[in-house]
Amino acid sequence: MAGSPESLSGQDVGSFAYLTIKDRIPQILTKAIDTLHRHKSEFFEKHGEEGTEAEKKAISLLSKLRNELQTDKPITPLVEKFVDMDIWNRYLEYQQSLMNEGDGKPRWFYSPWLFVECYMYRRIHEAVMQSPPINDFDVFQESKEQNFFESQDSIIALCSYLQELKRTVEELDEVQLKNEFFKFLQVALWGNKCDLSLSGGTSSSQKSNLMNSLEDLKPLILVNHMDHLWSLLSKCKKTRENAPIRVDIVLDNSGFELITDLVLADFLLASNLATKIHFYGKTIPWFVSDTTKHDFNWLIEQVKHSDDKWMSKSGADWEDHIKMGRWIYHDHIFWTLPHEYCAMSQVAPDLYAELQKADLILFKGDLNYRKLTGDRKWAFTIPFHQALKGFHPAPLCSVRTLKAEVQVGLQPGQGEELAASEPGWLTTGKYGVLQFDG
Ligand SMILES: O=P(O)(O)OC[C@H]1O[C@](O)(CO)[C@@H](O)[C@@H]1O
Ligand SMILES: [Mn+2]
Repeated sequence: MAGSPESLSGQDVGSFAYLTIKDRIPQILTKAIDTLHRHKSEFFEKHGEEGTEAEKKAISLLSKLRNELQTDKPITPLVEKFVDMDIWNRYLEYQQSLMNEGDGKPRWFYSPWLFVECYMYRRIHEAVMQSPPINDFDVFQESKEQNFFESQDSIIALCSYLQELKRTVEELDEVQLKNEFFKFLQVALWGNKCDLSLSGGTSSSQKSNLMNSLEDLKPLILVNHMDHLWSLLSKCKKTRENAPIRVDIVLDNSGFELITDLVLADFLLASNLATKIHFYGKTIPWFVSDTTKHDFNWLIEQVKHSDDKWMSKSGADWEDHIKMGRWIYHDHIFWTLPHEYCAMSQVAPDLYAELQKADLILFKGDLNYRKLTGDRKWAFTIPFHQALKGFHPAPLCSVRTLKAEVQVGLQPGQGEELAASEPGWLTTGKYGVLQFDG
């Protein structure tokens, strides 16, 4: 689009995009193949010989995919009928129309990184779909569950904090309430460190009590707009009387990060800073650890059945929020398309209209940030509003730790200073932003 900088891409040898396509993505594919292999006997027990054949088929399709990627073959259209197949194939044609080099076909190391990385996860899904009767198998489920179990102590600490606070929340004055709001926001931010695609699918759980680390982590928040969020929601609370206040959360990773989001969502209701929370998850397994509807329900069920009394109380409360319609979970295929969010009003007008009903939208995680900003080579000082290119369904805030080479809205010199002292500042997940566009 005119006026926008180039997309990040694997063309830039040595860039994070290049290294992801070269190393991380093949590693993730290899792990998915291993996972299928390890479940061989389970498939046989469930489906007999047909299960074994399906496992072999899925593995061969994934091996073929890995080979296409590693030899930088042209990106081919999807073949298995699914709700989004036509949209994907049209997008492929659009990418092809942008090509003016080589054989004119989009390729792994040439096309925009955002596109090829999304395509890879969509092809994993296609490989599984093409292998009935194991076509509903989530190759990442095990790692998501492992992340949850390995973070047990931190989850107990958060749930205990939440439950203690809920008992006295009515007695808090404005300043105290604001401080608690800030704590839960920061917990949800640092929860985003725990994604499994950056680590190539190996465990990345939370071992310590995050609440105790917030002060030490604060200097690592490069853009901190928590005050804007407080002003917005506390004003709604004061002026709305009995009308609903709606916060939408576009979820990212399951496991520990999802716990931090649910704890924040529960606090928002308990403090009357919101009366309804809408969650958005992924329709298909995505970027290893992203939350699907199954993950969302599974996690709440696990929390509810915990032996820890505060954890199980939290799980029961969360189930009640869902039953009573205070928490609403939405699925939409748009979240697993490769489009930048500025295209949402055209590609998914129904979703855009839904988001417009929110008083505030929180976008969790790095991939959402890449899609908000189009995953482009913006200068660090370009205003966030400009990088959104007209995407503004409602006031929104990105809650993200930095894991890709795109960052906007910094102070002059801030990016350069960080780059000089810490070369990996954009990609290690050490730094974070709570970046608002009102
Ligand atoms: O779960 P998050 O925060 O969206 O992070 C996923 C990030 O990890 C990566 O897959 C690392 O390769 C990035 O492409 C992506 O932005
Ligand atoms: Mn993710």
